[in-house]
Amino acid sequence: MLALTALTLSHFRSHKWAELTLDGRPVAIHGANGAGKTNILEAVSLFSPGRGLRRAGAADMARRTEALGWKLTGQLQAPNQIYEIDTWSEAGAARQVRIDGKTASQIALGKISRVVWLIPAMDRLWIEAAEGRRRFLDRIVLSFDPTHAEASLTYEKSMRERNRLLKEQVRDPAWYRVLESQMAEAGNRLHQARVLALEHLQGAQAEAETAFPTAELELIQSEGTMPGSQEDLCEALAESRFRDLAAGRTLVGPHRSDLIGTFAAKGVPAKECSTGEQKALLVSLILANARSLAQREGAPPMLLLDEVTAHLDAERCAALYDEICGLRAQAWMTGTGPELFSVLGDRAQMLQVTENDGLSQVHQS
Ligand SMILES: Nc1ncnc2c1ncn2[C@@H]1O[C@H](COP(=O)(O)OP(=O)(O)OP(=O)(O)O)[C@@H](O)[C@H]1O
Repeated sequence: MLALTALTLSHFRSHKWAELTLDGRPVAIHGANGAGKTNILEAVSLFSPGRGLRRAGAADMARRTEALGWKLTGQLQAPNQIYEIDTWSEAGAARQVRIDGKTASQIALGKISRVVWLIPAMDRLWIEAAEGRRRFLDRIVLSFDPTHAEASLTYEKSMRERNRLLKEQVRDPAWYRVLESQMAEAGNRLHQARVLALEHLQGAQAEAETAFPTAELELIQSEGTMPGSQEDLCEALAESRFRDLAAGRTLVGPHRSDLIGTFAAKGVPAKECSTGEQKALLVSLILANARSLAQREGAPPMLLLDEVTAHLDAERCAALYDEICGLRAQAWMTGTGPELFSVLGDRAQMLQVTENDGLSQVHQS
């Protein structure tokens, strides 16, 4: 099992102080619009590397009226161990992590705690820009391989530097060689990790009996090509220099990849499917991710499913709940009313969130 068994939010968004005791079952959170439900999911998302599910800056997460900083404390039940985790930000500074009382990196956090999410902003994921699909895939990759964050950071840092040279119209190849070889090394690792994650997802989808449609997945570059090795990428970068100088930015590399999804049974591209079908394809991938991790790591990731029932029909909602419970995944789900979760019965832990004068309160039942 991978689950938070205790969670405390202090001065985090609309929650001045909230203390939750959890028993490992899925968590169904209900409350009116603006009550503070997604804020709880965002807090849980920070028990993994990165900026959390809203991709917000640390300063924005502090309770507005006080703005002194925020702190989250969690007890994480992992397959073989229990961890005490603190993460916080003081006066807008970068967020810190402590595991069992010792300062830790976000990558170390990713090695013990895996979190994957689906939020309403992703409902149009198949239709909108490729960046969202890359981010979705990278979050899944991160759950399989926490060191992906490091490759991603190295790649972006070198690319920023290269883009600066391009903008300044620096033409001497000597300035580019080291940066391009760094980009090729990290970029190839990034690409290979994505390819591997897709294989895991496809495998987990093929093996499972599920009410969710299978998504056929393909990773392509914006121009339909993808260098197959570090050397290929290095060469492609060197070859692209002339064009990149004209564009003032790097035009080849994994930062331009795209994830193409197809509704396998119908042979229809995901972007041409109905809204509910598009959502079902995303849920299918999240479940495949959970199944695959459960097999290889002994536990599925924690799943954050914000307003997950939106666009799903009653049959698919029931099937989703059954799969989550079958996997023994700690899924954190939100909805405006308790009736959305009634078919779960006592298979889930119910929380109600209320809001009064900008202050959220959590009630456990
Ligand atoms: N830094 C902050 N300080 C105080 N309040 C904040 C902060 N950031 C966001 N909020 C407020 O938190 C409230 C709850 O937001 P949240 O997104 O959790 O609501 P929700 O319960 O998920 O609502 P909905 O059902 O509409 O999605 C919002 O009114 C928002 O303005």
